[in-house]
Amino acid sequence: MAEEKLNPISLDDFHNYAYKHLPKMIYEYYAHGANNNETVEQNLKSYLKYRIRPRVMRDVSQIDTSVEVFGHVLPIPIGIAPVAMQKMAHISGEIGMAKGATEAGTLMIVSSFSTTNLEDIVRENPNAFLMFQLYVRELELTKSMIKHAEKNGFKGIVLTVDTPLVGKRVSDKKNNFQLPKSLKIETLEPEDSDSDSDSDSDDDSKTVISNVSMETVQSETIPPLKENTTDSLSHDMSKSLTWEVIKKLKKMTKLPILLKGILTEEDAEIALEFGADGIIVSNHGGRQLDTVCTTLEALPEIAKVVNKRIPVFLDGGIRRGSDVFKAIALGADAVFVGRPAIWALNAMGAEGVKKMMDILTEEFRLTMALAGCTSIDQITPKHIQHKKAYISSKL
Ligand SMILES: Cc1cc2nc3c(=O)[nH]c(=O)nc-3n(C[C@H](O)[C@H](O)[C@H](O)COP(=O)(O)O)c2cc1C
Ligand SMILES: CC(C)CC(=O)C(=O)O
Repeated sequence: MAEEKLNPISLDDFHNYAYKHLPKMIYEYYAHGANNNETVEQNLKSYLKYRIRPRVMRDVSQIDTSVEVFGHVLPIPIGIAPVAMQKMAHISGEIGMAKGATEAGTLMIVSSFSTTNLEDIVRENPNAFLMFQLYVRELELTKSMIKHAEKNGFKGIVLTVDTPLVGKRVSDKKNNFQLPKSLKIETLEPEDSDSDSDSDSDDDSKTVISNVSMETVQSETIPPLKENTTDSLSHDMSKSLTWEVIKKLKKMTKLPILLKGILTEEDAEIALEFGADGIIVSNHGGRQLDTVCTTLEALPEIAKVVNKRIPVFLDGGIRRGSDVFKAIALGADAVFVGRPAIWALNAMGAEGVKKMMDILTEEFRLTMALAGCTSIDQITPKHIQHKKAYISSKL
């Protein structure tokens, strides 16, 4: 019997579809986090700890949900977070994801564990607004990946700073997670590029990145495993990353460098000192250190210390338009979604990604209207309140 076409009303519908249709090993790789998934759950729950304080009688017949991100006007303050290995979710993989994002008019951050090469993503999506997520590896490979992204018209480098080691992914270990043999990480092979002849690099950066000389990296390197487990795929990522790396990356590229994985005001301050161009408040969707603060909890102190000097974004647990509203009220310039985009891609390919963005946008627009806001800059901390403020001590 032919299966009924999915008619999604909320983001949960895509998730339910993926839960039913993806093989367990793949579903749990995408859905689960580190240890016992406490942070995965708390990321979602933290939005429910805030109540909206709506303002009324404000003529909400025209609502403008647009926002400017690094000189690009996006119709919505919602982009797609980097998620590894998207061809496991849908045959169109990163090409389909970029198509859905582009049709929604928004930005996609491509993971450095992409199962599609950058040329193909861009050829199929010439108008896409793309950034490249970077895990630092040895110098030449890192440089080559950045040059490759630049050459393909990527508009920013998103340096992930929360993964010197991969978190303890219990389900992946139980399921013996492997990237299926038919798929390959397409972003990891250095081009036969001209990157080694760069004249803008100093002597130090020719041999050293993140405090580790290339020789050290090579001698430290565990021999590549045959299996495509997350541990083997990530074995050459730098474990010795420090803030100095930002200076080195800035010598390699003029693209804006965003730091993804900041959770404290102290680190936000250092990020500014080292010249970061943007911050993504993220706990990696609960996949790294379990029981860290949720991203919504971390946001206010970071937004306060940054004080609008650079854009502050957030990801983690965004599933409804009201979640987007709350993150913006607490200081985010825009937000990113990870898993919802994967579930949508799995259910309906590029069309699903566009549909998911449309649903989230419509929910967000409705929340703005019912809260009395007609543009993003009208959403302020006064529009939300922690629920504790409403609950009397007798309850
Ligand atoms: C399956 C999966 C793979 C991910 N891969 C990457 C990655 O390659 N690089 C990265 O910086 N973050 C990665 N992330 C983290 C996301 O970019 C993002 O921080 C997180 O998914 C946001 O939470 P959400 O899924 O609740 O929206 C991944 C997340 C998931 C769920
Ligand atoms: C291969 C992994 C390190 C990719 C990743 O960032 C993740 O699964 O969260």
